[in-house]
Amino acid sequence: MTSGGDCPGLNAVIRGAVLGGIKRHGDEFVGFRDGWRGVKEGDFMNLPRGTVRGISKQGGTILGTSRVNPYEGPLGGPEHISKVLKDHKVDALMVIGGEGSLAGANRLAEAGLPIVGVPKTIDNDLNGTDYTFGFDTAVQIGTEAIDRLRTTGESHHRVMVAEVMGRHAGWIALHAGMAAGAHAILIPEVPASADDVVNWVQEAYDRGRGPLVVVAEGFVMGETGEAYSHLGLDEAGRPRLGGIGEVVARIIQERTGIETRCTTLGYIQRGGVPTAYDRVLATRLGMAAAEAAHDGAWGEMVALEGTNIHRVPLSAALHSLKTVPKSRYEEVAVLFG
Ligand SMILES: Nc1ncnc2c1ncn2[C@@H]1O[C@H](COP(=O)(O)OP(=O)(O)O)[C@@H](O)[C@H]1O
Ligand SMILES: O=P(O)(O)OC[C@H]1O[C@](O)(COP(=O)(O)O)[C@@H](O)[C@@H]1O
Ligand SMILES: [Mg+2]
Repeated sequence: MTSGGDCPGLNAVIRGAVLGGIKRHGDEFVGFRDGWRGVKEGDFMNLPRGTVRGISKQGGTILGTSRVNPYEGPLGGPEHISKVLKDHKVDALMVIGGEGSLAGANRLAEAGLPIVGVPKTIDNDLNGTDYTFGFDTAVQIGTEAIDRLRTTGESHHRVMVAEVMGRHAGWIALHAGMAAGAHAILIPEVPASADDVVNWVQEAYDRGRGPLVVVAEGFVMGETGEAYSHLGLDEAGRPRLGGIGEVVARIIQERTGIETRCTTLGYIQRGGVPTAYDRVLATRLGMAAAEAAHDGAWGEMVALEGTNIHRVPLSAALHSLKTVPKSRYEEVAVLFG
């Protein structure tokens, strides 16, 4: 099953697991639809070899995804889910998800269910693994988009603000911003004041540049406060983020008098074909997860360490998020302005 926000590479994981399991062990696979919803309701599709043909280059997930909670409602909880698995003769459940989905997976595994995990998030903020698939694609798309904003910004002598994803962690902003040569990068982990931003912008403008600011959606202006949200709640009850870029752009224009435009990249970052790097990483994780199931490594997830795939307890990904260390921010901040 795939669960949580989609990201490029999910299909490559599915293909890696199915092909690896069939070729090495003659396994049979089914895919639960729409994350925990399909597991709770016993809604699945058969996954013979032909169903995964050519899908590693496809974005999204052929299984669908959701942010449904495995513990909520009359169909939630280990007893019912265990019954669904037994009724359909499922020997192992592979959960491909982020910190939320894997938290559910961990609780179910602790209750005795045969579950292995595959870490997934576009934000690259999961601990226990060096990188998550989908992140490289998001950075690639972000960089290309920001490069394009750059040429129009320079032509009009405008400030361009690019808002990218990143609820708790600024990895996409940091990497895409660095790659595109941003004059300021604003991330959730490091507070920056309006004065800081205005100074960086003015400095670049005074050198004759079209200043470029990259901001992660979870950035908080000033020392305290909540991430900016005006879109209500998502299906899991979290504030939907997005819009801080416009706020930053307005402040820059008001304070500097320089015409400022904002572009929010949004779901463009999450859709479409995965990069070759993400396809390879995802395929390897899928194959390794099938092996983990054969070894009965319940409650563990496959992970990238250096260039190797190995296994760690699911709990390694759950105690805290992998946020951008201050040193990584300070390293690039030297180039701001
Ligand atoms: N501790 C938990 N136990 C059970 N389910 C959880 C837990 N935390 C989150 N979830 C469920 O997992 C879903 C997916 O998590 P979310 O953070 O939305 O995506 P991701 O798996 O990508 O991190 C949440 O919407 C919620 O329903
Ligand atoms: O609008 P959606 O689909 O709920 O997703 C928005 C969120 O999903 C993310 O892309 C990734 O979140 P998860 O990895 O936890 O699913 C965040 O950057 C963003 O805040
Ligand atoms: Mg999450």
